[in-house]
Amino acid sequence: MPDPADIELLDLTAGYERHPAVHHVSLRWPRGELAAVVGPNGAGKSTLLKCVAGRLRPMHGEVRGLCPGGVAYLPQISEVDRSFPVTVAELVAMGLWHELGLLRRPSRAQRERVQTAIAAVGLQGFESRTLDTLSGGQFQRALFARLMLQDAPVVLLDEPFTGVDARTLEDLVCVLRRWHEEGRTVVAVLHDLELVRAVFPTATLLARELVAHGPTAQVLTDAHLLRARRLQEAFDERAELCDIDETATAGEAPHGHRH
Ligand SMILES: Nc1ncnc2c1ncn2[C@@H]1O[C@H](COP(=O)(O)OP(=O)(O)OP(=O)(O)O)[C@@H](O)[C@H]1O
Repeated sequence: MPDPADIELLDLTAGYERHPAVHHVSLRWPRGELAAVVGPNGAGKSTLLKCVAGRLRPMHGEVRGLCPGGVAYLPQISEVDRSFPVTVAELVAMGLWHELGLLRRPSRAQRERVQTAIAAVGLQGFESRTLDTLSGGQFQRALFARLMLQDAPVVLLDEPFTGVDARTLEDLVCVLRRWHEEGRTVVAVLHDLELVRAVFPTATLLARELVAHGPTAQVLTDAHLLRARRLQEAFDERAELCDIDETATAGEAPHGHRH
């Protein structure tokens, strides 16, 4: 695995068609960071993560510090097609595509790595099961095993613990901590603030714009969470791409979406 670089977002605005979902976000995740992204529903968390993952082109601004193939990305579970007719072992082996390409078959050593990853997420015995026969938690474990094999310096996770029970949560948090110990940069979108406080040293609070970013205890304050809720409620869903005059608004308190 190559060393990760710091990830920098510079005045990033992203959205769909001409509608910004998240705007003018500037922040830095130092390499090796274990960071959570939190905020109300519709705050733009997934949109921001998709931009960092290179799945969505920014409308404005840029993401720095990522190299092609250097990111392992787990989308929200609802976006993953489970009817795909493959077994657990085949799904996990897809994490090797950057080593194998589309046509080469895995070597014995690579098959052993697949087996090790399956064991690490507690899915021994499930290798030959097809995805449509797995429970939600088992499927999420399999997706984590696939991410392990990608061996990427940056791991981006969108709500990775949705619908998993306490035992699975514990196991998957262990995987995440291991990635952190190995020096990877891990950024996860999460809703469970208690979990964020317990596991993530750094947090980013979004509500269509950046509300706070830094050490988790300083970000997840009542005042910041209230401000995030108010900003989210004030946001105009139908707004077109904005054109903030930074000098005119410098020093102003944020007040929703400006046009
Ligand atoms: N593919 C899309 N096309 C059009 N609009 C979209 C698309 N995906 C998201 N949006 C809109 O962008 C905004 C931000 O959505 P996003 O999914 O980034 O929020 P989120 O913070 O991840 O929300 P949640 O916590 O509910 O998952 C929402 O208003 C949403 O309706």
